[in-house]
Amino acid sequence: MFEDKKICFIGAGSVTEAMIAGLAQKKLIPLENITILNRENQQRLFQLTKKYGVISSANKQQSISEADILILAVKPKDIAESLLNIREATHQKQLVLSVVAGVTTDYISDLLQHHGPVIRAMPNTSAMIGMSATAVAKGTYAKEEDLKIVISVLESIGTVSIVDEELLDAVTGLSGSGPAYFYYMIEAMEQAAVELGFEHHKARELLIQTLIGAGHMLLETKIDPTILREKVTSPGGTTMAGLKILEEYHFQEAIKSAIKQATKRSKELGAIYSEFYK
Ligand SMILES: NC(=O)C1=CN([C@@H]2O[C@H](COP(=O)(O)OP(=O)(O)OC[C@H]3O[C@@H](n4cnc5c(N)ncnc54)[C@H](O)[C@@H]3O)[C@@H](O)[C@H]2O)C=CC1
Ligand SMILES: O=C(O)[C@@H]1CCC=N1
Repeated sequence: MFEDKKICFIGAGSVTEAMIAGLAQKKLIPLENITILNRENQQRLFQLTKKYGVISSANKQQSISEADILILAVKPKDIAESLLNIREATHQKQLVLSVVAGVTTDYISDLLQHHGPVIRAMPNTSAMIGMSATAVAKGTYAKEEDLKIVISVLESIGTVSIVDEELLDAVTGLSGSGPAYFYYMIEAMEQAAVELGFEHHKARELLIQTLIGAGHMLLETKIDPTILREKVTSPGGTTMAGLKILEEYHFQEAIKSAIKQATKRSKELGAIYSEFYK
């Protein structure tokens, strides 16, 4: 389905690298069919072309107009400028996939000034190893076949869920930013382990497997996390003692507030940066 498709990434940062690494791993599309563009950081382009065998071209406009799929991967603050820079080279036969937090498909269509298919996706950096949790939503002018193409591309970097576009801000706060919450908790668990006398790498080994094991328990048993937690919590035992402290520190309230705040920030970013060119 993709051997003849050309993909052009607008933005060559973290999420672009994660997606390219996932696409390279799954060999879904010849890497020479992938072009990467950014604003001016030639060193970054050289690094990615050398590492993954993708292409960076001096003729940006040609790379953009020849692409079948354009992937917008700039920061929200840069979306207006990047769309205005590429507008002349785009055409409505192209499929535009945006991973830009908070920026709506209607805004993208407005700035590109055409009614070509625009689809939004919110992957996460686990795309780097083909384990992203990605959600997608199609815009007004995207058809089912456009969505199918995008889903096939994104399935090369992990799982894909279809959501309504208004839920994508919550997806960003939940699974887009989600890996960082787990990394943050692992950092604290490692610090506790070292303070308890562990060598750092030993603690890491145990914690990685604990995290993977918990994830697979949820995936494979389909049992609710509450039940799984209760199965760990022996009455009057160690887990109960630990959970009591987490309750005292309002751990669950903190997590819920973090996800809601990240969701709110996604909405804010969309609103702030979509106003510039209204
Ligand atoms: N980092 C992550 O885990 C995820 C990020 N995202 C979204 O992906 C987008 C990019 O995020 P990151 O990769 O983390 O940012 P980043 O800062 O690492 O990369 C952004 C890239 O865009 C380039 N850029 C800026 N203005 C440009 C322009 N006018 N034309 C072409 N390129 C331009 C920059 O040079 C840079 O290479 C953001 O909107 C973010 O919300 C989505 C999911 C996960
Ligand atoms: O932090 C951010 O804004 C981006 C979007 C989701 C993950 N990283």
